[in-house]
Amino acid sequence: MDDPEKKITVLCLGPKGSGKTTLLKKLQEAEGIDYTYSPVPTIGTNIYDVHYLNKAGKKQVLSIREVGGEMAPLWSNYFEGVEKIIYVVDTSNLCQISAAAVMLYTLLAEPQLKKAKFILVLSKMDAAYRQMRNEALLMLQYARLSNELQNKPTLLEVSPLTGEGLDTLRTLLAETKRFAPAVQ
Ligand SMILES: Nc1nc2c(ncn2[C@@H]2O[C@H](COP(=O)(O)OP(=O)(O)OP(=O)(O)O)[C@@H](O)[C@H]2O)c(=O)[nH]1
Ligand SMILES: [Mg+2]
Repeated sequence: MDDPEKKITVLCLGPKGSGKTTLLKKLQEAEGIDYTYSPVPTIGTNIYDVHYLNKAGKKQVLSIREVGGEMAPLWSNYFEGVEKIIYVVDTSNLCQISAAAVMLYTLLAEPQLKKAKFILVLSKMDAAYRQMRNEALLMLQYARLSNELQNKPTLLEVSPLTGEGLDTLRTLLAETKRFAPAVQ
């Protein structure tokens, strides 16, 4: 459930249908994410609690807020105190990528997010889409972003369906400074 009082420092953003809910559910280790899984578009926001072990081997929980692509005009309402942005782009949807790029540039230029770390996730990296990777990066002008930005996004290729990239994403998220209290 979405609790407005809860301090969430990680946001998951990206265009409609780019795969945010599927990715976060898989990170949450929900059962039943397979090729038959078909989530509904997120209306508003959802919070996902992701568990992991910290360096001392203690169980920690990190809350991540997904704001649906449909809500893009309202994303800025959630920027306060945010330390990390997981920005999800659907590699299989080249038609959507230019729009996704413009939304990403707007976020990167946002003063409230100056100190935020960006993780640029190329989603749906299942075999059929993998060949689009380079075109996707070209359309996102990733090389230019990497050269010109101080807070350049960390690039990550994931597929919730095959599990690719999930451990790396978990590690990147575990580096977040402000954690929710440890759970037993
Ligand atoms: N092949 C494949 N399809 C995926 C993958 N991840 C998500 N999908 C499909 O993409 C569609 C949209 O996924 P969602 O996770 O709902 O996308 P979203 O980014 O949460 O969308 P909004 O909530 O509308 O912003 C669904 O039909 C998913 O099954 C993936 O890794 N591989
Ligand atoms: Mg969603």
